[in-house]
Amino acid sequence: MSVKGQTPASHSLPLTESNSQITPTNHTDDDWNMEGDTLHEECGVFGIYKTPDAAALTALGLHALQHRGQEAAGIATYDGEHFHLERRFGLVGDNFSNAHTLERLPGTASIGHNRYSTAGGAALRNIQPLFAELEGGGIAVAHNGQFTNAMTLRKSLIKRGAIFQSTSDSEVVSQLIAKSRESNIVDRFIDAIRQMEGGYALIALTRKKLIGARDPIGIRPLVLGDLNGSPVLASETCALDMIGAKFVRDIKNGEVVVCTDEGVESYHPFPDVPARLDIFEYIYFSRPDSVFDGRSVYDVRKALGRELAKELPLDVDVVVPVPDSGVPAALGYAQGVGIPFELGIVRNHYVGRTFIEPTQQIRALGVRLKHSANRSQVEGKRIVLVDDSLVRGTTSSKIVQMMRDAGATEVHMLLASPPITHSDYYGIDTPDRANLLAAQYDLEGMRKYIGADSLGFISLDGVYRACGYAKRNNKSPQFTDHCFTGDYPTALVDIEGAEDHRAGGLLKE
Ligand SMILES: O=P(O)(O)OC[C@H]1O[C@H](OP(=O)(O)OP(=O)(O)O)[C@H](O)[C@@H]1O
Ligand SMILES: NC(=O)CC[C@H](N)C(=O)O
Ligand SMILES: [Mg+2]
Repeated sequence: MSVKGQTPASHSLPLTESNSQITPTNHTDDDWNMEGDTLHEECGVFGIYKTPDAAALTALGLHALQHRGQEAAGIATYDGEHFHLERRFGLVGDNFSNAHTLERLPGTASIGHNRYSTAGGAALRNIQPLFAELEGGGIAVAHNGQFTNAMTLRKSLIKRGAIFQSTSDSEVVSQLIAKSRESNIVDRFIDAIRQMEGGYALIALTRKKLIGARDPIGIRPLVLGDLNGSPVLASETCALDMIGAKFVRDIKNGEVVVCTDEGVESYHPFPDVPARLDIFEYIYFSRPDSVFDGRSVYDVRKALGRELAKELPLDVDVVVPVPDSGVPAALGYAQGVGIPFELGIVRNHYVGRTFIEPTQQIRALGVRLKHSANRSQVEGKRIVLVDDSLVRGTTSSKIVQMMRDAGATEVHMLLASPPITHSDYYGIDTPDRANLLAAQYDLEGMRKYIGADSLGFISLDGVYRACGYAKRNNKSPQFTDHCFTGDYPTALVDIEGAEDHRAGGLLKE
């Protein structure tokens, strides 16, 4: 068994990182991010089993999941004899839309990945899918999420002679599968994920199987679809819609599904505990047309706006959304308070994510490159800006000033999520706690920082109400909401030794 079609660039991997540990990706050091270090995407995964044009369908699925990670993308296929692997920096459309690349990915089974690195850096060798040759044949693995004990396991595997090809936390899975003493690939896979802590949606491709798995409490999402009898796995339902596949069901928390020529089998290797999807999938990350657990992301976002309207109705002239992700909440708010909704900010969609080595002068332009005031809608008016979340306060402070410069007489700011006081360790790239505005200031301090006339956040129970619950069940929360509460649902093994996160202390990162 061999892997064909490694990208030419992969022969010159930058072998500059430490091989002994996985460091959290520091995007502000590697590349300057124009939008500031806000919340960032968190990877998308896609897989399809036994269909013509598997790679092209995977490219389309990844294109639909592009919002989950724009740093890099990759596709692995199996053609009955060989695995093929193409991995590239950049967008799916720029790299996987041409016939030449797709011809290098023959086969009827395929998996793919959109990456926004959270661990191990933005190096070429960390782009997924990751491929490994095992005793029983090759395996390609794609991972959305982050393992909170990857560094600990990696160190012990290296001590025992394992040779890692990447510095990604995700590689630990294939290393553990390789080391497992179980006899078949499914048992080996299950043996491996039983040793992992953290959040994950995993998709793996072997010679005869497409395997999907969700972490024990379902922090990261994964759905099952069907395209003319071929099973499809994807991070979000929007990827199924993209290729015309039927939605079958959400993969359950802690479930492993195995797609073979015989059909789809389901395994439940973990204790049966209630699911806790990351509430941020609804608030910000997922595409509004996606649906999880029967709830449309768009509907939840609008409901968040309506809850906000009940909790904090303001007497203003216009409700202005902060595009893109703040739009549905602003619409819900406007409908809730009965005040006109106007697009007082226009977003430029052609702004690249990052600039390489920008000058300080360009850096200072910041958000203005992305957002512009629509003066005719704000001049002489009392406005309320509605956004989904406030992280560092970069976006809010610039937009508040932009609205004043455009002639708004009052500028209020409302957020459709509670203050973010804690970092994420499950696949979302959040700034260090020291850079989270709400971890540094109280409400009045934050208001002053962003320069608004007033500032308000939806309550935590308001978020749960928007999702159809009476309130948060504090004994068994319906979602993981650790960014707002510090209630991390798994052990944070790699950062033990830092202050206890459950006490809400400042973590050393
Ligand atoms: O407080 P900050 O650090 O500025 O971060 C908060 C902003 O970041 C996100 O938007 P982003 O611009 O990343 O993406 P979007 O265009 O999808 O809303 C979020 O929707 C807020 O607008
Ligand atoms: N954002 C993610 O889900 C990233 C997956 C994995 N931790 C990586 O850094 O590649
Ligand atoms: Mg935004």
